[in-house]
Amino acid sequence: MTAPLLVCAADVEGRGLPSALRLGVGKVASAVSMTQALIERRPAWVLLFGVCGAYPEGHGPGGRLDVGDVCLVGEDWLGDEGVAVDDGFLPLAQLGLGSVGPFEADAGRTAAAARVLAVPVVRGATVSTCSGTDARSRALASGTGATVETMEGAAVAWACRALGVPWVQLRCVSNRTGRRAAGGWDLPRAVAGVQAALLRLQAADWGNE
Ligand SMILES: O=C(O)c1cccc(C(=O)CC[C@H]2O[C@@H](n3cnc4c(=O)[nH]cnc43)[C@H](O)[C@@H]2O)c1
Repeated sequence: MTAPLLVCAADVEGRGLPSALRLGVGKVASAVSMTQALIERRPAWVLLFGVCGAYPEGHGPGGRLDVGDVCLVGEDWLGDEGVAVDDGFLPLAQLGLGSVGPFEADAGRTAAAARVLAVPVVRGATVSTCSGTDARSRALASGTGATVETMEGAAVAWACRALGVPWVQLRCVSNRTGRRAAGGWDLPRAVAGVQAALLRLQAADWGNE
């Protein structure tokens, strides 16, 4: 039996779960904390859980989740690393300056979790600036093909990949991206949703092979 190292970004996501490591919000905080934890604790695998934004229907190929929906992120991308230009955006990779993904989750554990929970496996985009306007949300969704947006997924994945540690990412939608007033924000519902999913996985003895 190998339990994962449970990690989340914001304190609110891990409320009531003292054993979950708080990495901090955003790419830099989460990558540094994750790397430090991987070196110090040597976990067999990592389970990142938390809330996320969902790109609305019509924004891109994967827009199909809404507030309260739970998902697994099967692959994550750095969505806003690059250069903003007059007619759009040049990703870092296109400039030959580094990888922006995909960062792939542990496929076996992800598929098994999706089966237990009966939820979809989706693509994630990780950003430094959340998509709080419709234009920004549309650009990110169509540029990445992602369904959900977070501020840590690909950063945590990068750290795990560098140290050869498998990872799984479980999220519950707290808001639709785009204009904030229309985002349907419900953080308490999303925190409750992701924690309930976590408990269901633990009860099903998922991932402990
Ligand atoms: O008050 C706000 O405007 C606000 C915007 C984004 C996130 C928050 C949080 O309190 C949660 C932080 C946590 O949630 C993830 N998250 C949630 N929604 C999004 C989103 O639309 N785009 C990117 N990340 C999102 C993120 O991973 C943060 O760690 C408050």
